[in-house]
Amino acid sequence: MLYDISPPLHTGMPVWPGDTPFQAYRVWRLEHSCPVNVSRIALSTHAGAHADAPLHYLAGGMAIGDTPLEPYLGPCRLIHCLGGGALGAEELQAALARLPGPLPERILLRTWLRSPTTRWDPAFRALSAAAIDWLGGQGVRLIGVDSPSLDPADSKTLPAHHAVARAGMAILENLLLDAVPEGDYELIALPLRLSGLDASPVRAVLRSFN
Ligand SMILES: Nc1ccccc1C(=O)C[C@H](N)C(=O)O
Ligand SMILES: [Zn+2]
Ligand SMILES: [Zn+2]
Repeated sequence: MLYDISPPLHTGMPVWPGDTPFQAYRVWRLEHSCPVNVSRIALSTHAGAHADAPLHYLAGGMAIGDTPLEPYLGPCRLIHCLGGGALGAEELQAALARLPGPLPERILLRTWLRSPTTRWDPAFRALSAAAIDWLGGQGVRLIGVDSPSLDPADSKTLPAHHAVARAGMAILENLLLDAVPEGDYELIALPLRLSGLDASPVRAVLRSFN
């Protein structure tokens, strides 16, 4: 069974305040003199489900088109962390301990009971740098969240992103996890090979093993 964990991309979808709104234009329209429909899209590199590259938050960091793909493919664990406020290391450890077996290299965190699909909501759960440091120490290579950022919307220092950089982890954000039970899955969420860019939209899915 496959879970699609990518929110739909469409005109009017909520975006980070001040960032590019998603827009689509029909460049060619199928009609008697034209055999095809072709569109042009304008969107932020952080639109919908996306992968952050180190270049997003580190001067001289690696671009998304150059990052290794292994973190984005393979066994992962999804856990629900539906409380409020910043998500710290202790809460994360307790939540992960609910599932048996060794920790996979990819961890997905559901923080919304219902992801906001019609409006921008700045009240999302950020992760503490200590929580990221602990995951890095466990050998985790990818952290994925259903919020728009690992850090608070008004953060200027991005401590969780920088903890990710120290641990050499990959980041997925804006996943749609409303309908997925806690458990172990195979993650498939490849970024586009965008040269020199800071992030890329992904089509993210979870495949259940049973
Ligand atoms: N679009 C933006 C414009 C300005 C500042 C941040 C963003 C972000 O998208 C944040 C991002 N999702 C992040 O946490 O990496
Ligand atoms: Zn991002
Ligand atoms: Zn980010």
